[in-house]
Amino acid sequence: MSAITVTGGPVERSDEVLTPEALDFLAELQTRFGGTRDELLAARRARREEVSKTGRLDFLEETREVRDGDWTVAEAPADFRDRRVEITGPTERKMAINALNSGAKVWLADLEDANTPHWANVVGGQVNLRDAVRGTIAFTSPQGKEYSLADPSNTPVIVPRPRGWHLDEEHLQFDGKPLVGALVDFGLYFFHNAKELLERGSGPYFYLPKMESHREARLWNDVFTFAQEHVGVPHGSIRATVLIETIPAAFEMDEILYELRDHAAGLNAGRWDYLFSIIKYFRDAGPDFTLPDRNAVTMTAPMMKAYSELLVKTCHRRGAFAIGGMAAFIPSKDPEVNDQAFAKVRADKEREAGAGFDGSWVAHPGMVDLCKEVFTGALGDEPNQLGKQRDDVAVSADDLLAAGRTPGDRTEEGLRGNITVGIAYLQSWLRGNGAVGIHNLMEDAATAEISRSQIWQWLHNDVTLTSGDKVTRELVDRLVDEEYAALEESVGKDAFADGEWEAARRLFVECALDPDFPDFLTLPAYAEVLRLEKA
Ligand SMILES: CC(=O)SCCNC(=O)CCNC(=O)[C@H](O)C(C)(C)COP(=O)(O)OP(=O)(O)OC[C@H]1O[C@@H](n2cnc3c(N)ncnc32)[C@H](O)[C@@H]1OP(=O)(O)O
Ligand SMILES: O=CC(=O)O
Ligand SMILES: [Mg+2]
Repeated sequence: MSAITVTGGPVERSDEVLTPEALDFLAELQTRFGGTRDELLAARRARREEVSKTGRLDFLEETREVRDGDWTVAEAPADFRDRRVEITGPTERKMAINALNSGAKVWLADLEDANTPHWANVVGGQVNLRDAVRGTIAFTSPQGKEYSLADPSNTPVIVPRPRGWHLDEEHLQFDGKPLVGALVDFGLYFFHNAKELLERGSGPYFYLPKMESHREARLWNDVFTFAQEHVGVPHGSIRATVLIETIPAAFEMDEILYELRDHAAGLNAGRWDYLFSIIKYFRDAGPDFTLPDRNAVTMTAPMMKAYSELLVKTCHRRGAFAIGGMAAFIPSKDPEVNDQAFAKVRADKEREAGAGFDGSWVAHPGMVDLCKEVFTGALGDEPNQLGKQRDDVAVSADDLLAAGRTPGDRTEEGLRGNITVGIAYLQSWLRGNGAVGIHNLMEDAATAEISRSQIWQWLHNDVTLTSGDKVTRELVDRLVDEEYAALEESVGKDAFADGEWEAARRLFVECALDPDFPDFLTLPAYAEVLRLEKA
């Protein structure tokens, strides 16, 4: 019997992943690393407090030697050198098969931004990943459509993304406390698949989200070192691509790669959480950081250009891959909207390929060929652009913090969009679906965070909209009423009554307006999921 208590309900085939040995491994991870995780979360809060007083972030003096030093990360394994197109998506069974059949080089199997950590998703995702690794995954839809792998010997490299450090897994209790969600997602996948993957000529590869410092990267590195030894696979088998998607992490790209150098595969420009992080970090720093409408902030804004080019420069200097981010446009049945979506994604991928990225993300199988074509044009006969050094790039702290130079307006339309998207996304999240198409854009936890934090920022920084209206609590409350009524109208009364709309609205208003800014939307939303489970 394991020392871990499983409090989650029954999930089909859970016995295959929640084995006593796997649970013992999770208990080991929690015992060794849970305390450091708690300390690092406290350090995040302290640093943000400090920044709110100084309004400033800078490159660290104490790690100058690492930035100036001459070192590289471990060479990429043979199956992981060509990453020109990576499809992202939840680990839901049908979507997993579609991703594996998509023709992409990599599947980012998402247990994070695109996933609600419902117990059924946490365990079901691991079951699906286990089958995906073994090439046996198959599915019959309720409509009777059969899904299986078109060519099990030629599928994308699988790269799961565990939860960020901030979320706990309440359904697994140890010593009277929940386990760290990230350790559960990592631990179960690693325990069941590391050896199998290595025998198949691949390896246990991961994306690591939402880190705020190189000390957090050091914790992951310690976890990896222990896990490899415990399970009996060579040191360095794990390869991690770190999302640079928080503003403090942008100042520690070298340091993060250095901490993980035996295990590092690259960095990814996670633009949506990055924007959220800039708003969150500088939410009370006044007009210099008050951004225009969410949809007006593109990758050509000075601060975004600086961040993405610094990422390419840093990666290639260290022999690590630079992977582009997500253009949120998805295919549409309306031909005109569809053409615009493809044109925008093409422009985004062309910018990335031209900047030297080695590949990029797409949100939908329909976009795989486009991304592949654009990057193939830039790569030529090479599998990547590691040889392309960006010595021409010189990025200062001021460049990274140039939020005030972002062109665009603050409009009522933008405010209404934030409200609609935020409420609609949260109601979907509460029901277990963490990725949705809304108004022809992919919405996930990161994009919803921007919506709610932007309202908070506008409200607390006395923003006046182009309409002449000042953003006040009264204005936001009125627009929430109107947008909520419009959502009910478009969804239909009966379907609306069956959803979690009231809870979504309550949560959204709390996260967007409460003076006490919740660090992550998903923290109160997860508490709501637990409450709904018990209801
Ligand atoms: C900020 C970030 O972190 S970005 C990364 C995290 N976000 C994501 O991964 C989002 C990924 N994308 C998605 O989840 C989806 O594309 C959505 C929810 C946006 C839209 O999905 P849908 O509404 O189902 O789109 P659509 O109806 O066009 O799908 C057509 C088919 O493609 C499949 N599909 C769509 N997107 C994906 C995907 N990313 N992976 C696998 N299959 C997919 C659908 O399942 C559907 O399959 P079917 O024909 O067998 O039923
Ligand atoms: O995870 C990616 C992002 O853009 O956020
Ligand atoms: Mg993200």
